[in-house]
Amino acid sequence: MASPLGKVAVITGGNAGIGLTLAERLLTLDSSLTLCLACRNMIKAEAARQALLTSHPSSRVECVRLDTSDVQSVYTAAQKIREEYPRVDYLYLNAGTMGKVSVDAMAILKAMVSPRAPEIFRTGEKLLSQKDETTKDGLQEIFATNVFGHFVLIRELEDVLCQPDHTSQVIWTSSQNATRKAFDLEDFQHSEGQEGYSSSKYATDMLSAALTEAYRGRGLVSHTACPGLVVTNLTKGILPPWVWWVMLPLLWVMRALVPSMTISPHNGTEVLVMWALVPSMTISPHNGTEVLVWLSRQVPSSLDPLCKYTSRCKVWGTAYVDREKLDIDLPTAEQFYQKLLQLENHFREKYREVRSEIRGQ
Ligand SMILES: NC(=O)C1=CN([C@@H]2O[C@H](COP(=O)(O)OP(=O)(O)OC[C@H]3O[C@@H](n4cnc5c(N)ncnc54)[C@H](OP(=O)(O)O)[C@@H]3O)[C@@H](O)[C@H]2O)C=CC1
Ligand SMILES: CC(C)CCC[C@@H](C)[C@H]1CC[C@H]2C3=CC[C@H]4[C@H](C)C(=O)CC[C@]4(C)[C@H]3CC[C@]12C
Repeated sequence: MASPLGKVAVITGGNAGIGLTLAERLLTLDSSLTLCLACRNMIKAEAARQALLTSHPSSRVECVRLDTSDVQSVYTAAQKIREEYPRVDYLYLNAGTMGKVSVDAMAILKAMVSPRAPEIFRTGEKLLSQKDETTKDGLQEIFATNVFGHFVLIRELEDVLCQPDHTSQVIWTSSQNATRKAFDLEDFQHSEGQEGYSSSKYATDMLSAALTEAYRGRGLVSHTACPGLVVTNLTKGILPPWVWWVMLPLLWVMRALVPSMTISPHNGTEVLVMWALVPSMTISPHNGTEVLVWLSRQVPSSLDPLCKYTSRCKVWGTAYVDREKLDIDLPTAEQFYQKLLQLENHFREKYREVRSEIRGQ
């Protein structure tokens, strides 16, 4: 059934950075698209809506309040979305936090002279550590914001996502900072370590694959994507603003050059890979969103749910899409999925009355 609204896209964290640029690009590609910005701060959301309407005056752009770190807020937002839209075609799970980040200056210096420099700067591996907090629901904030709130949102939106004869796409903004080593199934909220962000993004990748399995035949597919390193509020928060301005030319150079230090018999074969040294340094939100826009334009069945799709940049800055196999195993992803279902059930029980009231049941 074609919706009278045209296609509907919901973007969490659509008021800034990658989410806002994505909104702009999706409207440019399809002016009949109905866009819902699901944001925690309604003042920022309304400002983003106005900016989008200025450039796309005939478009339908709406805002819904959603704090992904707060389970009850997710219930309320989901109900608003269900009431407003008969179907959601694209659910972009983009809202994200890194918590309080600190940079390991020594690790950065070591990375600069390491033969693995491109890989380390591509992923940010071990260069950062994060301090997490606990939400009012008693969850680790990074996990709650990046993973669990989004999981609850999908569950609550099942009826508008799973429709007969139609495929809806769930698209996660993951990261190349996702690392298997940072994730522990027994501590999936990462309450012990200092790599909550890496852990949450690895969790995202596993969850994405498990969702596609769990919803097979029900009209919902999930894909995971990395925008590359983009200078947004999230990354600006890592270092003082002036440092970013000083660093920008350096990032461009790092994207473009092959340092002679990597050219040795040992890693000579790497050279071809490294030309455009760190192609994941997409830097601008426009380049970073390349993969997110691209995914919405593919036939879902042509995509591989066990791959992460990434935005990359050529030496001179043209964005393109690449993909890499996910470093996951499906049995573990399935176990993690079951754990999330249990946690979600716990909250359904805990907030049974509130949820029923919100859903008008
Ligand atoms: N920038 C980069 O280099 C990379 C970013 N990513 C991912 O891209 C996504 C977007 O980040 P980016 O655009 O860079 O950063 P921004 O900080 O610019 O945007 C993050 C968005 O998420 C929102 N958000 C944060 N916490 C919550 C919450 N609890 N509930 C609802 N919304 C929330 C923010 O809202 P508010 O404005 O109110 O803070 C903002 O809209 C994130 O998932 C990030 O992990 C992945 C790889 C690289
Ligand atoms: C220019 C250098 C000399 C100094 C830069 C140091 C670091 C602050 C940054 C170098 C690489 C950056 C990152 C890489 C991957 C990103 C990842 C994809 C993501 O999701 C979030 C941000 C990154 C971890 C990002 C953070 C800053 C760097 C570590």
